[in-house]
Amino acid sequence: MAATLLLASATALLALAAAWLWDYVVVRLLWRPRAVAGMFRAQGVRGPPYSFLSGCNREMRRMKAEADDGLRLDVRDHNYLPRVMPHFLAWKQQYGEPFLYWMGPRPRVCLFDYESVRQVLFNKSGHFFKDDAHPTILAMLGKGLVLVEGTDWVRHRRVVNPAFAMDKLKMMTETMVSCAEPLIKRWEQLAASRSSEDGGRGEVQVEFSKQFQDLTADVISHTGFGSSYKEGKEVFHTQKQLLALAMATLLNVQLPGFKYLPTKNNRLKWALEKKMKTTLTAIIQSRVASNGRSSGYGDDLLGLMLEAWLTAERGGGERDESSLTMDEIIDECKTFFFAGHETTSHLLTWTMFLLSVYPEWQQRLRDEVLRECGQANPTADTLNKFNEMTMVLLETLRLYGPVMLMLRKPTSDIRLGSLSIPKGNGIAIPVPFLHRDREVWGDNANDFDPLRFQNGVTNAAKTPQALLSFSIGPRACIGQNFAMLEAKSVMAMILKKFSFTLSSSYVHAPVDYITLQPKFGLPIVLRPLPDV
Ligand code: HEM
Repeated sequence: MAATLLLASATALLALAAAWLWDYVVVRLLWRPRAVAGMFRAQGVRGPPYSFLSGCNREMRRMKAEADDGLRLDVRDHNYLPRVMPHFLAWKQQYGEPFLYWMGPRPRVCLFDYESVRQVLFNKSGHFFKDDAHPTILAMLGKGLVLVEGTDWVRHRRVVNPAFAMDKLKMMTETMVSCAEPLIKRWEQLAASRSSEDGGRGEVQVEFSKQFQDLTADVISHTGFGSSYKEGKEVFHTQKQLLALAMATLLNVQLPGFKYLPTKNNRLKWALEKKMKTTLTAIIQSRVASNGRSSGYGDDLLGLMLEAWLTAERGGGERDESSLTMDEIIDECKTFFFAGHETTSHLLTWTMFLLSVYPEWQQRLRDEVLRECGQANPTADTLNKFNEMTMVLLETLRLYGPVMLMLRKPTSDIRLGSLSIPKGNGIAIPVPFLHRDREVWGDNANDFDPLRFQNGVTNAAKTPQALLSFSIGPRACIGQNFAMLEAKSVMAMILKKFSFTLSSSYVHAPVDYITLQPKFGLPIVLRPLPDV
């Protein structure tokens, strides 16, 4: 009897395994790619061939490695597409636009026209979800606002939105400035000690990419986690390790179930994830314990989320269904920590780069800062008056925006213009290509010209809202005002005190490390300015 049962179970298991193998190997890896490619070819959309399991990943890796090895750009050359996205450039030239490519076995249509992109990003009826995140990215970001969908997204966004109201952000300006102050002081001291050696010039070389990463982590630790900022910084270090792991494994083929195997990388990922969860849980619990009896949980991001989370419990009733769970709060903390410092630090880095290359703009901005603030620190009100600074930051975002690719996946069969895209087929929006579209941005699309923004973002190009750096539509960046305030505060503090140029050791080699970064950092020579 037992033997019969065993045999029946084994047969059932084998049948299940065979069905799974058939579906995965034959249908998903062999038949479906052919069918999808054929369906797109019939619509005139072509693309690089699909290789079994790996799709175009190997080809992408090869082209990126070759471009990364060989190409160094002139500092005034802002067309880094041959370096950073050589695969898209080659496929666009060979197959036209849009084209179809394969991320492993998953098909993606790469869109280059604003009309279709606007249709995707402005869609409010839930027809487009974000594409599935790589498991390590998911571990790093958590399933917070960036990655949640549908009614979950509505619930998260409702709870988080109030934290980004302009009056709350204005209060954070002081914190942003006070985080930058010690850095400025340190450079001033260094300059003073150097000036006896270099004939009074006091020149100091600083690697800004790293400095800005530390600074923006400091700012988000203070503005996001208030008094728990030290523990918040631990999250920063853990996320950095997860980011490095994600970069190393991003183009690896993801076999189903692979993420559950105890491989070396998976074990590292689990350990880092656990560490981050432990740190964040401790921060949250200590905040609840210390503030629970007083009137609120603090004006920082965490405090505002805790307020929403605990509303129902304070009333002693059932948990409000529109609030978040403990795990969701932890994921939101991860999201804000990463989204809040990584991107803004690159915005600062590239702004510093461009102002070093264009000294006339550096001086214009310095004049503006001194006109509005004198020697005083910037405030929310003075930042609001920095028109030229806003133009420079927007132009920096257009040319060197940190987010290069936005991914979507239709939840039902859809039409974009004359193109039919089936449910589940990926859509890729390569932002730097769109930002260099001459039809939209004019013949000088590759040039640094902040004046294109002098009449505001809406009127900067032939297509309204053509700047996609913070995205557009309902899923646009919730932190864009935060990022702009932070960038303005920090740049104002630097411009007031120093003039700067690129160090002779700088090599212009932008690189795609999920966000756009200078491959060899940004060494800058600072010269202290006399107080006026
Ligand atoms: C220069 C700085 C920044 C840039 C360029 C940037 C860019 C973006 C982009 C392009 C998106 C849309 C991604 C997509 O739809 O695929 C996005 C979403 C988001 N960003 Fe930012 N971001 C910046 C700063 C920040 C900051 C400072 C925070 C928070 C403190 C933040 C939090 C978020 C969140 C939570 C979302 C998801 C919004 C949603 O889906 O509802 N970002 N960001």
